[in-house]
Amino acid sequence: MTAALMAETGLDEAVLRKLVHRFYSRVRADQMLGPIFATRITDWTPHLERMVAFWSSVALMTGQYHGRPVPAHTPLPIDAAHFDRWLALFRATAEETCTPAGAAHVMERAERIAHSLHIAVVSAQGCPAAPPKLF
Ligand code: HEM
Repeated sequence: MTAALMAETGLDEAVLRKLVHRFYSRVRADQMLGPIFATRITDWTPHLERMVAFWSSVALMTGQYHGRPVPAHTPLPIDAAHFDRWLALFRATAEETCTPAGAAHVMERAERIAHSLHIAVVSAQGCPAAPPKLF
């Protein structure tokens, strides 16, 4: 399965590593997204390794990632505009780093996951952990 996906998309570990590193350089320099990451990530080395494993699992089905993305995002101060910005930066990076088929492959997955994360964030924001005080 992984070999077939690599052949179809031109993606491999080296391309995904370049994609992740370039993408997070852009994110860190971005006025909207940079501060959200800066307050939560002090050591970027493990985060970048985790994200390479994530994209390897998502794009090439290698099973390298074992984390839980939803609880990492539900406490963040983010809305639709942040997801749009994230996707715009990811698309620009994918188009300059991957083949056209590879960029389309990772974008299709990024859009689907961003949509699910957005729904999870909105529903968490609408359901405060503590019930309202009635008296
Ligand atoms: C609004 C846009 C987004 C922001 C601001 C954001 C921010 C963050 C931050 C700050 C973390 C680190 C959390 C921590 O370790 O405490 C994180 C982790 C992560 N993000 Fe995002 N993210 C966004 C969208 C996305 C999208 C669209 C994806 C996937 C396509 C994604 C995938 C991940 C993954 C896999 C992790 C690691 C979770 C873990 O295993 O701990 N993020 N994100």
